[in-house]
Amino acid sequence: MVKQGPKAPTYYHEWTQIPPRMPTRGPNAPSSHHGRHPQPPHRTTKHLRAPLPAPPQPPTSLPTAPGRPRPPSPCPPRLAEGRAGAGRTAHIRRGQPRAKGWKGPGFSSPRWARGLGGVKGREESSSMELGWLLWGAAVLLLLPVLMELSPAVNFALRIGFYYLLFFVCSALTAPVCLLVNGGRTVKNMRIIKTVVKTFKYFFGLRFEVKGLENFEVEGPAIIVSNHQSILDMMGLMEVLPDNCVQVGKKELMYAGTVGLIIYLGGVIFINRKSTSSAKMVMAEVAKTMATDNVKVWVYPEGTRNCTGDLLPFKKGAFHVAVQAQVPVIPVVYSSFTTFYNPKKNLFTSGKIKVEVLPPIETKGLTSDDVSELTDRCYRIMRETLFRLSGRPGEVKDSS
Ligand SMILES: CCCCCCCCCCCCCC(=O)SCCNC(=O)CCNC(=O)[C@H](O)C(C)(C)COP(=O)(O)OP(=O)(O)OC[C@H]1O[C@@H](n2cnc3c(N)ncnc32)[C@H](O)[C@@H]1OP(=O)(O)O
Ligand SMILES: CCCCCCCC/C=C\CCCCCCCC(=O)OC[C@@H](O)COP(=O)(O)O
Repeated sequence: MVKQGPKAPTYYHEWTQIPPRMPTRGPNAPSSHHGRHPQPPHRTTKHLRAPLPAPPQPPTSLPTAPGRPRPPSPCPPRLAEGRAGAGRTAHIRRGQPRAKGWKGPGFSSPRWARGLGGVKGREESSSMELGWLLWGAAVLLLLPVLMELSPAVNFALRIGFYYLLFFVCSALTAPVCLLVNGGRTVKNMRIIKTVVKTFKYFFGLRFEVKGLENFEVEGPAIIVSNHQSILDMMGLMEVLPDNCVQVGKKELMYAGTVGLIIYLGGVIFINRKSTSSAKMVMAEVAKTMATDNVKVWVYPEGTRNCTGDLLPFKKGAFHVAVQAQVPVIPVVYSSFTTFYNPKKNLFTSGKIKVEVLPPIETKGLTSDDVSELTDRCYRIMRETLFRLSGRPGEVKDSS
């Protein structure tokens, strides 16, 4: 069993570069008096000084009374004519036959539509609706054919749908997180996990997980895993232990609703373009993770890599582990290359093997041991990656 600390951690703004509080007065003030609700980062107050828009002016003439002659229209004749009976149904209101040249999507009303209401305008709009319905149905029927014929269409639609799922689910989940937990806290990761764990069913992905018991270490830990693609978010949530936050690039904060939800989940944002700032954030993490009793998930490759091999590891995660004297738990996902390859427009269903490896202790290690610790972890994970991906012999050849 995981031994919990005195209390679950709540806020992580001190690990990020986000100002923890927003103004408590004025139009930008958060609705909560604690200022807990997330705000778009790096806001300036410039907009507060911007001149106010001019108030709406009262109309300069009275509306035309029925029956009275209309004042001359300021519009050119065509537009004025259009206004008098705007839209495609204008001929109906004017009691004129439909313009001959116009061919809308509904060419004629179906019998059932003609019987309804008995109003010509309604009849016309029903036939338009039917037209759009037919077009929609045709496109829907065509999509599977196109997906079958063109790998590029298949890939674009599936990955587009994946993004859409994230954006929509983030928008729906954010208010739930706010209502349930009140702001940025690692507890929100449970809610996020529950949502993201359902995504695999849309894409026909299966996870075969081993070694979950290795997460059951006492207190905090650093978890390191291989990072192949954005599909990893499903794999991450499949095994994510409680009280665990991830280290992510700060650009993700600006990814719309996804940025909002990962902010609420307590993700630690680092600026990869500034080594010193990233190191400062990581050092802060090392200090607070023990007191807050959180596990921290890091992708030590530092970027996505879908080649079926590992990139050399960055040392940040291992420095943190040594500084905090906490174990490193490696997690390895088998290669996606058999079912996912953006370069080849490949994205089909598939099985992903996941293995949580035994923790590597760091007690007594110093910064001098970081390189060796990094290499050790890299070797173990690479060997596991090849074994899980059905290429056990390759580790010796390419190391
Ligand atoms: C509903 C929808 C929900 C959606 C949910 C989605 C969940 C979202 C999940 C989000 C998932 C998002 C996933 C993502 O976004 S993955 C991308 C972001 N993550 C990372 O980049 C993490 C891995 N990177 C590192 O650890 C790097 O090392 C960092 C970033 C820290 C610096 O990298 P950089 O390339 O700038 O420098 P360097 O690594 O060459 O190091 C330079 C030197 O500094 C030394 N050094 C390094 N660190 C430390 C340290 N702490 N204390 C003391 N020293 C340290 C190091 O040993 C080296 O010295 P030497 O050894 O050469 O002498
Ligand atoms: C207001 C609209 C804003 C639109 C912004 C569009 C950006 C789309 C971003 C995210 C969409 C959902 C993805 C879920 C989270 C994915 C986390 C992830 O895998 O990030 C990649 C990162 O580990 C490494 O990045 P690089 O490989 O170095 O690159």
